[in-house]
Amino acid sequence: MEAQSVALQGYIHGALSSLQTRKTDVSAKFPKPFSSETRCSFQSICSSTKRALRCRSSVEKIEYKGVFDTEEDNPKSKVSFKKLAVFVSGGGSNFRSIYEATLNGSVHGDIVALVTNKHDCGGAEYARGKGIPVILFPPRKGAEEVFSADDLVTALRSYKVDFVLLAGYLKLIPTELIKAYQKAILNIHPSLLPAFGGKGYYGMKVHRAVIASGARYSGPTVHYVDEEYDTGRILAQRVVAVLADDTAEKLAARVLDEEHKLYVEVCSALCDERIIWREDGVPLIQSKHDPSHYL
Ligand SMILES: Nc1nc2c(c(=O)[nH]1)N[C@@H](CN(C=O)c1ccc(C(=O)N[C@@H](CCC(=O)O)C(=O)O)cc1)CN2
Ligand SMILES: NCC(=O)N[C@@H]1O[C@H](COP(=O)([O-])[O-])[C@@H](O)[C@H]1O
Repeated sequence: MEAQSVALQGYIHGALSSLQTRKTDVSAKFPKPFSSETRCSFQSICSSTKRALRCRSSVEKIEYKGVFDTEEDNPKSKVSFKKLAVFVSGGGSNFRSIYEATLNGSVHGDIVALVTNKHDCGGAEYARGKGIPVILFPPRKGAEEVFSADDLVTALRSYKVDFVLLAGYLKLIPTELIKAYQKAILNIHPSLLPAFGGKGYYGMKVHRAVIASGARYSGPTVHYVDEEYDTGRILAQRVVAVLADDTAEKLAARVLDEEHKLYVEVCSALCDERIIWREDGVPLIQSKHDPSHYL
C-alpha cells in the first residue's frame, strides 16, 4: 500500500479548497479526499411550501436542516448522496453540465475527482478552478513513476467513488477498473449505438460518418462500459434529426445540446437509484414522477 501511495504522488493535480477561501496545490502529494474539509454549498431548494438549506460535508452524507411539509419532501428519506468521478480528454462541456447539476440539486451527487489523459485540457482546467482533484491517467509516456490501472482503482476507492462517468474520454478503460466498478461506469457517445461506434469513432469522426452515410437520424447514447469500445448495455438515447443540408459541425452542436440534457437526466436517475435491470439484462430508467413508467 505504501508503494502505491508513493506511486500516486505526482499524478494528482488539483487544488483542495475550503469554502473557496484557501487553495492548496496538492500536485506533489496524494491529497486526503477532503478528510477534514467541509464544502458547504448553501443552496436553497424550493419545495412546495418550505425552503430547505443544505450543508453537506464532502465526506459525510448530506445533513438536511430545515422543515418539510411531508416525509416525501424530506430528502433525508431519499437514498444517500453519491460520489462521482468524471473522465475527460477535451473541453469537458458534459462534465461541466453534470457539475452544475450537482450544484443546482438536479443530480444528488458530488463530483469528487476528475480523471484525464490530457493534463492541460479544458475539462482539467475547469476542475482545478473548482477545487476538484485531477488525476492523470494514463500518465504521460516516459513518465518517471508508474501509475497503473490498479493505482487508479486505489485512488478512486480512496475518494469513495460510487460511479464513474466517461465524458469525451478517448482512452480504453482497463479491465481492472471495469472489474472494480461493475455496472457503475457509464459513457456518453454521440451517435445512436450500435451505429457509428467502436474504435476510431470519436468526436467529429462520428458526425462525419453519420452525414456521409445518409442516415436521417442521429443522437446521443448513454451506455454501460465493458471491455470493448461502445459495446456495453445501452441505457438511454435521444433522437436528433439529420437535415439535408447539415454539416458535421452543425449536427455535432445539436447532438451535444441533447447530450448535456440526457447525461444529467441519466446521472440524476443513477444517483437516485432509479436504474432497474430487466430480466434479459437491459437496464431501464424509472421515471422520477411515476415509478411504473420507464424513460
Ligand atoms: N473499455 C472501454 N473504454 C472506453 C469506452 C468503452 O465503451 N469501453 N468508451 C470510450 C469512449 N469512446 C466512445 O464513446 C471512444 C473513445 C475513443 C475511441 C478511439 O478509437 N480511440 C483511439 C485513440 C484516440 C486518441 O488517443 O486520441 C484509439 O483507441 O485508437 C473510440 C471510442 C472511452 N473508453
Ligand atoms: N466516442 C467518444 C466520443 O466521441 N465522445 C464525445 O466527445 C465529446 C466530448 O465533448 P465534451 O468534452 O464537451 O463533453 C462529446 O460529444 C461526446 O459524446
